[in-house]
Amino acid sequence: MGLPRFIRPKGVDEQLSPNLYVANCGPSVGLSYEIIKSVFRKFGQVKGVYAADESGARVIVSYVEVGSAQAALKALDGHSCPDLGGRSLHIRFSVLQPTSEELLTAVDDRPWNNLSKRRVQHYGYEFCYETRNVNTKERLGELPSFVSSILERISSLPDLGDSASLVLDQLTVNEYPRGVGLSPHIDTHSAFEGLIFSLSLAGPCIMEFRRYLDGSWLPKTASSNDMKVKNLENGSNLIRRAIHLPPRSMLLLSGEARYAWHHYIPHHKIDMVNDNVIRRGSRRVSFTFRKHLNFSKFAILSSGVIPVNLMLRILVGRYEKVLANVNFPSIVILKDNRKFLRCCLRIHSKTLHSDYDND
Ligand SMILES: O=C(O)CCC(=O)C(=O)O
Ligand SMILES: [Fe+2]
Repeated sequence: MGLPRFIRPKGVDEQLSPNLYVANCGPSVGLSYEIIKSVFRKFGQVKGVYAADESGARVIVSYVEVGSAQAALKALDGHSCPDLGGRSLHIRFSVLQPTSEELLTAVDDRPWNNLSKRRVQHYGYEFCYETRNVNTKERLGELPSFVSSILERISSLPDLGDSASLVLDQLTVNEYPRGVGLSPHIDTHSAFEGLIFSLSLAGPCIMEFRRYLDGSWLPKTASSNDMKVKNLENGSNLIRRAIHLPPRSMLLLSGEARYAWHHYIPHHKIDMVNDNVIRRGSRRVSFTFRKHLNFSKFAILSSGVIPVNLMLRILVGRYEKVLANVNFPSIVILKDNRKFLRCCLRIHSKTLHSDYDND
């Protein structure tokens, strides 16, 4: 039996729902679905009790009426429950995890802003293309509830470590018509924190990455010199990598991939990947999640050792199966805050005139 498409919302205002996410409850803590149903039935008609995940200790209780869920939450959350052997339950309203089509419908129901070649929507904070920064003076509000399941999946990704608690607060939705790409850019260092997630929906694309070698922030080790020799493209001073982003894949940019590599989408209708023809769909819609950076906080945070985790990952399926895990060849440990800021500024200033220049 597949898991129900309900999750515990996170990072958004709690929403009323007829579905409850109930933790510390389930077969692995000795509570059968029948017992759970008999307890929750006291508050209204229960449509079903389902596993919330594979733990056996978290369930979804689905009511017919929102009012029943409200009453059950009020009565049972955080209180020791005699009918459940004195166990205390942790209960939240749960939301339905939308399908790709539902996510697309949700954005299509909202107003788009037209750029010259594509359309965008911004949530949390407006992203200004002139300054390539967020307008932090004006908060647009919480991220919309239809992305709460994506935020939940992101925070439960393995290997995020401390970053799992990162509260992503800015979302840009991009709609690219068939064949339209995106100019090379590095997302402004001073605008966003170090993890950038981008979910691809509707059609696929090939995203390319390039890193300029002159003035690179990488230390000049023997291996980076070898890499230069191997990868230099016809006398140019850059190396390139391409990644296929299928629909429903999640791209995570962090470390070097986020700070030092330009990313862009070539303007093609057809891409070739190892002799395979990949046709772009009629459109690609991406959801890019970021956390706006409070620059003063950034300066303090970066005064210690900054381990730069060189990681670029694609997750596919319902954002969970690891398709590719590209570890860049070297790990950079930056110990000096000023040096770090200097190289940020240097990389940043290089991109000043190329970012979004076609938009
Ligand atoms: O469409 C994407 O996946 C990436 C969008 C992007 O790079 C950006 O908005 O900065
Ligand atoms: Fe970007």
